Amino acid sequence: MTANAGATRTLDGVVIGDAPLISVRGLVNRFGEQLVHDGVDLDVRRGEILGVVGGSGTGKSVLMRSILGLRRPDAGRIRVLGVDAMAEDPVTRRHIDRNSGVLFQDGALFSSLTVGENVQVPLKEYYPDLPDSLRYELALLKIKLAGLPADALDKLPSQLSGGMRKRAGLARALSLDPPLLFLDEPTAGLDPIGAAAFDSLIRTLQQALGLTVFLITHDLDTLYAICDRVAVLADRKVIAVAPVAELETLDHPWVQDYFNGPRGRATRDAMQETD
Ligand SMILES: Nc1ncnc2c1ncn2[C@@H]1O[C@H](COP(=O)(O)OP(=O)(O)OP(=O)(O)O)[C@@H](O)[C@H]1O
Repeated sequence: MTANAGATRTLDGVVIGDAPLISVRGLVNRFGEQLVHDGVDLDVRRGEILGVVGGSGTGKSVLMRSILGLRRPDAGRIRVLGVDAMAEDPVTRRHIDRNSGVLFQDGALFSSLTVGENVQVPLKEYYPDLPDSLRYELALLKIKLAGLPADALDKLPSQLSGGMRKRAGLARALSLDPPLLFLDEPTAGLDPIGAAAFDSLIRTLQQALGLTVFLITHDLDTLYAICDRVAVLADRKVIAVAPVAELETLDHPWVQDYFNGPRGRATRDAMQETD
């Protein structure tokens, strides 16, 4: 790589350079009288898995929706993949949508379509001229990447277990080979073994595909196992962003309860035993 490779790095003709893939400044979100965010600042660096934690209702999902352009914030600036994410013109929207894979909490699969058809939805939208056979092969590849057997392709989401539905949602999120992946509580509802397997799948794919991952979670195991840094939402702001080992020492009541409560201690002890 040349010295100025970062400066000239582009994505679909947009100069990305070495800037964070997501940059949020002064974000404000309110619903009526309820102020959810009051000056949120956050950077997501290229190639990292950034975990986002915070108590229930602190606005993790609203933050993700704002970054994705699904909710217009009341104030602030957001840049995603080199463009102003608050711009509403179709070219900007397409740039972000085309390059962002999203796994929503419930998988958000179309229930009347097979898994294969679900994975093909974004391909049809962005590449309508692709021959059916190629689209089918690409869907099969993504399904295998997500750790599903090939015969899942022809099944309806209702015929899969919760864990397999998550993998199907992940396959769809990866269908366009996005550099940026958003995951909203990916291990929620999975048993501990299924959750650990899903964590390891995310880490493997992130490394193999060079993904940058924005990951909302309540799952302490996930934070310790795969997150490079963790952002804490509290008091309507991001109060800290750091590797999880540094956060444990932060003098904040929610952080102390979360990381140094019984579950936090148990997770840390288990991680140390496996080191
Ligand atoms: N469309 C909406 N209309 C009104 N209030 C909303 C809307 N969306 C979110 N909120 C409120 O914003 C706050 C933050 O919601 P959000 O879903 O982002 O929380 P969260 O941190 O993701 O919570 P959880 O961990 O429980 O999923 C909540 O109080 C929620 O009720």
